[in-house]
Amino acid sequence: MIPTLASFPATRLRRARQTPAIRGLVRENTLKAEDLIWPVFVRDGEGIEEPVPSMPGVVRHSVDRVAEAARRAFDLGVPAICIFPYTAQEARTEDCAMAWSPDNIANRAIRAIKAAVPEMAVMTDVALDPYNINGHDGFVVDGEIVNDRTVEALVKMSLAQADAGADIIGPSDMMDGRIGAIRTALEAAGHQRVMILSYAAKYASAFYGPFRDAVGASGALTGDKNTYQMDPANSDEALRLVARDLSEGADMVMVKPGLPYLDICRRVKDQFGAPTFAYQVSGEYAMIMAAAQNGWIDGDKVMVESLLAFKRAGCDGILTYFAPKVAPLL
Ligand SMILES: NCc1[nH]cc(CCC(=O)O)c1CC(=O)O
Repeated sequence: MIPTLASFPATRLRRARQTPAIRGLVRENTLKAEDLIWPVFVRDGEGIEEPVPSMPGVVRHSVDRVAEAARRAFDLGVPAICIFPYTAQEARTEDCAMAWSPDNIANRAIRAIKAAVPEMAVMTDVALDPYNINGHDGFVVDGEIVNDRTVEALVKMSLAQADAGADIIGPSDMMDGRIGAIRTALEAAGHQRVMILSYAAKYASAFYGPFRDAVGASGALTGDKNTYQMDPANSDEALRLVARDLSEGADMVMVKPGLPYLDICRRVKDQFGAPTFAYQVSGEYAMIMAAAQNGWIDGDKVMVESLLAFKRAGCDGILTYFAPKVAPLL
């Protein structure tokens, strides 16, 4: 777009900023509660809301409590929730068999939320890290994260989630070929309606630290995830990953983390025009909350501004731990 501007004083750009009414008329982007997906942590037990120390305001809910929290969030206008299970180190295994058990915490939470709030869209996370003894998203064989065997497990995991009633499957593992394999299996199993929101451009990021505390993976993780998650230095590669995942049957794509990667959001939206999401991850949330708690920034204002930035960058929606906190302000 080539801006056409008369010269000063015929053009005074401040005219468009003079009052709230005028600013509202010319506003280009808006943040709405309907743009939000709320990530939640689920653990075993009953009646439990256990704070996550590195994420002030975030708790691990037992299944009964997550269903109640989902109801409250939906009533505030939040249309979707994404489930992450917490697993203690003792419950993790090398074969990760719990990942595709119909009765694992995540699948129980899906059923409980669908029963309590049928209108709410339920999203899942597909990766082996909550169940893996070494904290990796794939099977580790001789120190290597193996791709194809992991994809077979991810397919089983996705089918169990779809059977439990998930609306949106979210593969976050970054293995090659998983979107096509999951899509084929969903079709064959009669789950034509189930959507895939691919974590297509997921970077190997230090911003995931508090999340790994929240799901119990921090102590478990051996080494790093650099052989499957993206190098933060890359941008063209994100476009190739998004193209690949869309061509394999993803309905929607995600960029993750969020704020430090808004350039990627914009490129992805411009290039493909597909439904594009960003994940404002745990470290981003923790930084805003920590500064707000110290009185160094206005937490509510920074929350809203940070989320609006995703809309401006071209995102259709945002996964954010702020969802139930920000929804009443919109
Ligand atoms: N498959 C794991 C997964 N799914 C979502 C996040 C991070 C979310 C956050 O930091 O808020 C991670 C962590 C990781 O890749 O190590």
